[in-house]
Amino acid sequence: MAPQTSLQKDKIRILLLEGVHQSAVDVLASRGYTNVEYLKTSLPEDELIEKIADAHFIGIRSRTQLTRKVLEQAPKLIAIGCFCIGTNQVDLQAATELGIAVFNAPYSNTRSVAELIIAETILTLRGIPEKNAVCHRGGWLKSAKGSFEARGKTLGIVGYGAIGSQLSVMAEALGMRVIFFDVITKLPLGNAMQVNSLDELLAQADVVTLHVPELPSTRMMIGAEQLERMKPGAILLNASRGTVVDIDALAEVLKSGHLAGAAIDVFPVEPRGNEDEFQSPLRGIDNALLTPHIGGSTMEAQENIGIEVAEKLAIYSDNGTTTSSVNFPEVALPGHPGVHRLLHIHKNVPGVLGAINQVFSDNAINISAQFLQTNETLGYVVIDVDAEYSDLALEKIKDIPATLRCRVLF
Ligand SMILES: NC(=O)C1=CN([C@@H]2O[C@H](COP(=O)(O)OP(=O)(O)OC[C@H]3O[C@@H](n4cnc5c(N)ncnc54)[C@H](O)[C@@H]3O)[C@@H](O)[C@H]2O)C=CC1
Ligand SMILES: O=C(O)C(=O)COP(=O)(O)O
Repeated sequence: MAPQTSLQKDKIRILLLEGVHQSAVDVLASRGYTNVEYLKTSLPEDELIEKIADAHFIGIRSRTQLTRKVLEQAPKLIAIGCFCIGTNQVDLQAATELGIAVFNAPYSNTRSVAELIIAETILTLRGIPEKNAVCHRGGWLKSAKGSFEARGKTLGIVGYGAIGSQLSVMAEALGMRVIFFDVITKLPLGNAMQVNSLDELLAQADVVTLHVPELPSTRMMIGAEQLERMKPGAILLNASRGTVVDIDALAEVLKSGHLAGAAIDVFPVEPRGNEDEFQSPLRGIDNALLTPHIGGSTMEAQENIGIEVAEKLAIYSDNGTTTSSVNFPEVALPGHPGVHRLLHIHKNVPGVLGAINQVFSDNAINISAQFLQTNETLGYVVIDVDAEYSDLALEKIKDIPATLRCRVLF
């Protein structure tokens, strides 16, 4: 039988949005979490606020916006699972200040994105998007003009992280020369070379591909000016975030012929689900290969992500472990057979641990184990105590100033 927690598992409400893989539901069920509401799309803010009000856990992908306003109306929310890499759709500062842990799957879909970019590099260098569109209209564009091999061309990777660096190795296997720009000095893989500025990369690359997270510093990183700096006839690929590229300026340089092509997977505004219309200034431009944010959407990646993130949520719920959390101090906890476990999340200000320990000393409560970890904003204390004292201890430590959230696990 699944271990019992302070809250009966069937009372723990889990809201899964955006059609996360069935593997997530299966993992949760195997750990006793069956109170799951499963929706295929993201929700508009008002419906999200209504549904999140009594959720203990929420699982989302890249589309659901968990803003401060939404999170402030989720009094029971213990943790957020981003069943993807990006966490820009969550107001992480608000989640942290509210004591809500955030988890993601930082590596599961990186290979899928890298493979798509390799395919798009070859297809766009050959002018396939346009030739395909013309064939569909009954035309026949048999010509070698503007059609090139990938071999010997320069691939410029912006953001040399988990995706960018994998892509680098794959592109070299195709015979490409690889340069990259990153804000951090990175060990180049193979023969790749780091350049010192984005402008340097734009001036050299035949194909520019973006793999940065959405940050204030990456918003509109590729605007009209940067597009102009790209080589005439170059190609732009974006499978990072829609806000990184000025999409209207991109439409202009594709129409003017300054760029030979583009492959775009992410957009400033994306439909909430497959029933909604996709609107974009790139629609109807034949040399733009458009995909509906599917860089990470392969069966392999989605199944693995479902398992990985669901396990992180279940483990946090069952025993308090926060390993690889995006915003919480990381604590890997042992089991707690025979004792009750108190989880105390507080603002990281001086004196909280002292105040907690005072409660135990004043009330003569024996501590069997204690774990503490902090980050800049949060402190996370885990205390194992004899079962008979956990109610009293919980009551007392809840009242300590700077407390954000507190719960007990049986
Ligand atoms: N289209 C899709 O379905 C998918 C999109 N993504 C997007 O791809 C992004 C990148 O993913 P990973 O490679 O796993 O992330 P990562 O965090 O491993 O790598 C990001 C790299 O970008 C660098 N960087 C940050 N700011 C920069 C700047 N201003 N200029 C240059 N470099 C900068 C970082 O130093 C880091 O090396 C994710 O954040 C996500 O938004 C991820 C998976 C699927
Ligand atoms: O992993 C990411 O960051 C992605 O962009 C994938 O998003 P998705 O789960 O396909 O909505």
